[in-house]
Amino acid sequence: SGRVKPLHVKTPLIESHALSKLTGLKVWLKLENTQPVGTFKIRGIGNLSQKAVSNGCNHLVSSSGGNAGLAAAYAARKLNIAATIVVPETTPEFMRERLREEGATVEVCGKVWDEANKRSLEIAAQPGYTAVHPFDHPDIWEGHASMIEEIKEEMDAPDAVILSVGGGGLLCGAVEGLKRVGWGDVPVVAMETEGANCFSEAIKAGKVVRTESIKSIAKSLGSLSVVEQLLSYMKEHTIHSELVSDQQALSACYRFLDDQKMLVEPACGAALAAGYSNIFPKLQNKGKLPKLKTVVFIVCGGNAVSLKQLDIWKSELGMA
Ligand SMILES: COC[C@H](NCc1c(COP(=O)(O)O)cnc(C)c1O)C(=O)O
Repeated sequence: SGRVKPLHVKTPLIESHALSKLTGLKVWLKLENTQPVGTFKIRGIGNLSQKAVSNGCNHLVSSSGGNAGLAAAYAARKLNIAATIVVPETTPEFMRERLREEGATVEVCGKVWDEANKRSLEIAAQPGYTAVHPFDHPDIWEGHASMIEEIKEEMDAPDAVILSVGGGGLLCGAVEGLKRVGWGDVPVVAMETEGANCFSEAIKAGKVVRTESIKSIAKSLGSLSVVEQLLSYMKEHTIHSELVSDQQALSACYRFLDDQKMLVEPACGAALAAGYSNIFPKLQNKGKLPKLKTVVFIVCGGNAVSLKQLDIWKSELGMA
C-alpha cells in the first residue's frame, strides 16, 4: 500500500499496580517514554516531517533545545535529510551533544526560546527547508492523535485521560484522537506546574496570554503561551486544567522510578502527580469528573533528566 511507515512505534499500554492501589481506580499507563528518542514528540514531528519530505523538503529546522528538537533531528536522520536545530543559550551541553549525535547541525542563538525560534524561521525561509514547530501545527496534532487510536485498539473508553501541557500540542493531539475514535465525551485532565502554567492562565483570561517567564524545574513545559487552537477545542471538549507544585512533580518522578522502574522528566511528573497526589476525589466532589473507574495517564517521558539531576532538583527545592 502507499502508506509510509511511521517514524514512531506503537507503545505499551500497561496497568499501574501502584497508582491503581493508591487511587482506588484502574490506572493505565500509555508509555510514550518508550518511543524512539524518549517522548511522544516523534508521533507529531515524524508525521509533519514525512509530509514535508513528500512535498520536496530536504532540510528540517527546529527551534527546540529539548525533546522536540531531538525528535526533529531523529526524523531527519531516518528520512535521510539534513536538520538544523537552533537552541537558546540555556540548552545544556549534553542536549546539544545529543542533537549532534543524531547528525543535526546545532546553532546556539538567543537567551530564550523566542529568539532561537525567530532565528530558526529565518533559516527555514529557504527553498527545500521546513520549520518544525515544537507544538503548534495541525500535522503535529494529527500525528500525536495516533496515541489515542492505539489505546482504542486495546481497551474500552476510559473515564478520563490525564496528560501534561507545555504549549498544548500533546493536548490538541489527544483531543483530536479522542474525537477521531468516537470518545469525544472522555474528559481530559491537563496538568501543569505552578511556574509553567500558560494554559491555566489562558483559561483564567479567556484568551491566549503570554506568561512573563518560566519558574519551574519542568523546563519542557516551559512555553510562554499555549496554541490558539486550544481555546476552540475547549468549547467542544471537556478539558480540566489542574496545577501541581514543582515538589509534587519531582516527588512523582521519584515514586514512578520506584513503582515502575522508569525515569521521566518533571514535565511528565506533573501529569503523574495527578495520581500520586490523587486529585480525583477533589475533581469529583466539584462535579468536574463523573464517578471514575478507569483512567489513562499519558507518560510523556523526556530526555532532560538523570538520577543525578533529580537529586540536584531535590536539594534546590529544599526537599527532605
Ligand atoms: C519547552 O519545551 C517544549 C517541548 N516539550 C514539550 C513537552 C511536553 C509538553 O508538550 P506540548 O504541550 O508542548 O505539546 C510534555 N512532556 C515533555 C517531556 C515535553 O518535552 C520541546 O521539547 O521543545
